[in-house]
Amino acid sequence: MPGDGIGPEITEQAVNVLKAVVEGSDLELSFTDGLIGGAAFDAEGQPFPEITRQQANEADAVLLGAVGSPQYDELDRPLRPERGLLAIRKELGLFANLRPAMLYSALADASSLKPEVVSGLDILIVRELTGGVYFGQPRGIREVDGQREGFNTMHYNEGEIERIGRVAFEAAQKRGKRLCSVDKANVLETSELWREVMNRLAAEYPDVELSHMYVDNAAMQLVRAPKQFDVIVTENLFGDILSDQASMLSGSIGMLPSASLNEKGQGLYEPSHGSAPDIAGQGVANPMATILSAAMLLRYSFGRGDLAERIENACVAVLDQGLRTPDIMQAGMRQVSTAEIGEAVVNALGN
Ligand SMILES: NC(=O)c1ccc[n+]([C@@H]2O[C@H](COP(=O)([O-])OP(=O)(O)OC[C@H]3O[C@@H](n4cnc5c(N)ncnc54)[C@H](O)[C@@H]3O)[C@@H](O)[C@H]2O)c1
Ligand SMILES: CC(C)[C@H](C(=O)O)[C@@H](O)C(=O)O
Ligand SMILES: [Mg+2]
Repeated sequence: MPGDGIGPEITEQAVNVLKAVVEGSDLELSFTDGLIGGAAFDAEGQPFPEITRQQANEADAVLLGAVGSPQYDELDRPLRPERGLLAIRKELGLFANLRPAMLYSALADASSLKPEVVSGLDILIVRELTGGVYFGQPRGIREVDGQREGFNTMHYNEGEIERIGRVAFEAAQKRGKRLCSVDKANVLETSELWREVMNRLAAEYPDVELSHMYVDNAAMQLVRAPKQFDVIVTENLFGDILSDQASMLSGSIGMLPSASLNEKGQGLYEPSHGSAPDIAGQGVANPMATILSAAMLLRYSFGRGDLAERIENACVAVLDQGLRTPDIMQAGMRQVSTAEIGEAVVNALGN
């Protein structure tokens, strides 16, 4: 589902890479194109039409570009592209959003932070994706005392917290065994419960060291000393903000992939960034985040870590060759287009 803005440009490259890595392997994938976001609104009058809902439910995995464009910003909220994205996440029950922020050594100087602060960075943000203030009812704009007032509601029940907590503890077990739960327990009841449930779960994962941090401090620590983190688990809105912040540690938001998983093993894979209307159609968008999302698709939806690694290694090789889109351009490197990065990754797969 390419979506809007740079979506079609970057998904085209990721699909080419997927097809190339699958070709010659024992995995067979069949592809279907789907409409979502503004593209779906234009064609069907809805950002998440019924046909797309069916396609999503039938698929093992969805690869998505991005949604949104200023031309849709004046539509009624239920018709906006972003609602299409929220709807597919909710429809498939994709509660676990994994956003790994890695700094590839070739990009050590591309980060806006000093190389010694970020070199070797490898953190995983586990963001709760189907709850919190994004979905809470009641919500709306109403009139109170002669003024309009906007209101949203944040809820989390124990079950929602526990299932995302388990995903995070299990991820930490497979990595550096350190989990930092980020909340605002000094102010919010949802966070108070969140912290309580995380502490309760910790007893079941004695090999994982659990810590807690307030979200404002976490935002500061991510910039001050990001390597102190291994896995971060947090609620929907905090995770949205912290993952964009973490993306800059890896050089560019164009480098940060994501996987959104449900309890049945279905997944949606998309870059963490948006549709970048400011650069859409120019062939300059960085497709790496989407290509790396395709690698996550092979790992999580098809159990093919071997093929995922081939894509990841090919991305590293392309960076080592000095090829760069403008967002990660540095002196002495060669600036190339979105499509040239995609082609270079295909060539580096070593089929
Ligand atoms: N998952 C999604 O589909 C998603 C995520 C975030 C924002 N959005 C939507 O995207 C639209 C634009 O939002 P925004 O501008 O706040 O965020 P954005 O992530 O689209 O862009 C922010 C900045 O990062 C740059 N950028 C993003 N991806 C890039 C890439 N691959 N290569 C190079 N540069 C890249 C953009 O050019 C822009 O300057 C809005 O409609 C928003 O709702 C969608
Ligand atoms: C477009 C928007 C609904 C979305 C979110 O807030 O989840 C985006 O920012 C993201 O990070 O995937
Ligand atoms: Mg976001």
